Amino acid sequence: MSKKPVRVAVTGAAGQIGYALLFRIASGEMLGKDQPVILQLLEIPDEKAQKALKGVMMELDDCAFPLLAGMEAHGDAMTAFKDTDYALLVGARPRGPGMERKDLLAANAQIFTAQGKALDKVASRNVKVLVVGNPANTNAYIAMKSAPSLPRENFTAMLRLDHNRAASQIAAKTGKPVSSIEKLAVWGNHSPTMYADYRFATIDGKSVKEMINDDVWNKDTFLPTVGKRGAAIIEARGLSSAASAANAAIDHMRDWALGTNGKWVTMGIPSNGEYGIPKDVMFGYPVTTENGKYKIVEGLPIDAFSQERINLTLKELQEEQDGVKHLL
Ligand SMILES: NC(=O)C1=CN([C@@H]2O[C@H](COP(=O)(O)OP(=O)(O)OC[C@H]3O[C@@H](n4cnc5c(N)ncnc54)[C@H](O)[C@@H]3O)[C@@H](O)[C@H]2O)C=CC1
Ligand SMILES: O=C([O-])CC(=O)C(=O)O
Repeated sequence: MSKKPVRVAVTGAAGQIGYALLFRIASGEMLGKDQPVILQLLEIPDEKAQKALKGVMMELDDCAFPLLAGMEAHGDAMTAFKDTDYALLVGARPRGPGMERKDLLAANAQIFTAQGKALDKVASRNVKVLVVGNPANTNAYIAMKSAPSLPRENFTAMLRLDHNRAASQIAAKTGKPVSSIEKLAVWGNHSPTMYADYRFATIDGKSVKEMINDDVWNKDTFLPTVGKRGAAIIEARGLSSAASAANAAIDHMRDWALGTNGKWVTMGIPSNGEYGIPKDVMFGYPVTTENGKYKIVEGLPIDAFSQERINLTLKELQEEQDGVKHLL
């Protein structure tokens, strides 16, 4: 018997990430090739944006996706999020050259207050929320705090692009396939302070740290390359990453919904105090997922270098949080 369709809300649906994301959701890459979806698409209530959204929907129609069970265009979060089971909050201003993601806080923060409130009122009580719009961790924190009647753990931020970038750099360095890398973690903020940590990573059961055996490469090449990859893409493309961001969003939601079979992935999630991170800070952690729930990988030893990096990214997140206090 075919499955009942689920509702997937996507904001910023006519933007560049939206364009790389919607077709993959509709083709079943996010929730499975047997899961029909109804897309509830939100754009700003502006003639040009709504017209562009209509164009994207025409193209979705033209794909004749068997799993696309319905599609709606919205200009208001209160209707776009009605009964939604999944919400991908992408719509926000992207950064340009020379900006840090936290420079977007003032421009984007109120979007997430309003959208958090709307989710609180009208979304499914089990809604799974992924915040992509930058600064992603703090925007997810704002949305969570603006939705007091929804469980905190329903709100997540996207660190998966950092995780995938780290995996790809390690694959290149070791000459091994990216799919063979296990137990990679990215701690903290989606910003250059994030700490991509391969101390526990393995390839075919062997320690990646021992295979690489180069702390200078870790500190001076690997971490800056992963941390500044977003800026490098902006510099090269003139626009911020879109297809790789959409791909990471698909990976994040798919793994959350369908499980990782014990494999570690990175998600930005509200802390419950794990690894000394204060409660509610939206922090990148290594997790495994099962039955639609994530679980932090606990008990990992944190050495002095790692603690220093974790403290740095935590400090930045707390400063961002302080900067939006007045909105909450
Ligand atoms: N977390 C991550 O790893 C990544 C995050 N991003 C962030 O994702 C966001 C979107 O990036 P792009 O798609 O490239 O930008 P874009 O400018 O191409 O598209 C954004 C779209 O959002 C719409 N929008 C703005 N405010 C909205 C609102 N309140 N409700 C609904 N829609 C709204 C705009 O009209 C526009 O169509 C940016 O903040 C960017 O920095 C980008 C790459 C990676
Ligand atoms: O760097 C940006 O502004 C876009 C982004 O978040 C990324 O590519 O990681």
